[in-house]
Amino acid sequence: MGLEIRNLTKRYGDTIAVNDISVSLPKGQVLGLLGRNGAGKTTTIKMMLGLVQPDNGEILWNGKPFRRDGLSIGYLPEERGLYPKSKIAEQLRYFGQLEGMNRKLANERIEYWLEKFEMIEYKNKLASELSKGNQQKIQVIATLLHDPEIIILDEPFSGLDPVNATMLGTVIEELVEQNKTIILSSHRMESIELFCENVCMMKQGRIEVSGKLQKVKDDYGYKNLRITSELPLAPVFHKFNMPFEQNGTVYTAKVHNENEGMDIINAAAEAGIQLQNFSLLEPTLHQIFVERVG
Ligand SMILES: Nc1ncnc2c1ncn2[C@@H]1O[C@H](COP(=O)(O)OP(=O)(O)OP(=O)(O)O)[C@@H](O)[C@H]1O
Repeated sequence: MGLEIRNLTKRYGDTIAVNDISVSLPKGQVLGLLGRNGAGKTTTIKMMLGLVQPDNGEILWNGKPFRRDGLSIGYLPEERGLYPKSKIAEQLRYFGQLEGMNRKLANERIEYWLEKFEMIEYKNKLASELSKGNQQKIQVIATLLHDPEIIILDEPFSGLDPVNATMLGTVIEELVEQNKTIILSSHRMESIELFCENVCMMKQGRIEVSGKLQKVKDDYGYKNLRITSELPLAPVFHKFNMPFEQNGTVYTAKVHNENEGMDIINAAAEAGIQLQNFSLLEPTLHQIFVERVG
């Protein structure tokens, strides 16, 4: 049970923004939606929210049509959507009431979230008086205020400094622990790696890679061999015709498996090169992204 996107397609004139994509996301899990600018992520999200009508395909939640009015959804759009001349608490209360919250509950939740995001002193300020990052935090609060079951976050870290990004990261972690179903669209690969059990990489409207993050990494076919050596290692890599990168005393190369890595280590030992350390690391999502959709 959960989200099921089937053969979804959207055209704008000659542009196929979303081209026959199918994705499923079990309830209570997190999906990282990735892709370069213009890949079709926002269009996909907008079709889920009923803001854009698909030309083809369907979106289901627990086997029934995914309808915004019948479900509790929190949506953080990429673009800002606050009323510049309205006080923060007032507009948050308004957003909460739109989602069916009574005034008392809305006030309690507003206090809770403003405290959590260290924003309580901005309660009676106008949105236009807030910095870009602080406006973003208010929008995140507006998204989460009614405790939605499904949360869609389009570039949530946009405009946040590292401290605020960490603060939001902690909140997302808590939402994951609460088994919320989350779609996180972001260009920040490290955030996707941190929070998302499932990933979907889009390229020109199509799905290029999708599935469990761990499986995507396992299927990539390479691991990263990282060696620290005071002595030059280039001759060893050359012996195996293996491309490598050198950054000071740190050498990295892509190997297919552990044995291939050990061949390099053994060859270095045979050449009398004492290594400071070596490790075999999983590919990063960034690496997979650059190769597959970059
Ligand atoms: N309303 C529209 N009218 C015409 N073309 C559109 C419209 N909305 C999106 N497109 C086009 O559809 C394609 C997908 O756009 P979309 O905004 O979904 O990409 P995205 O992956 O969200 O990109 P970004 O990372 O830049 O937000 C792009 O080629 C875009 O120009």
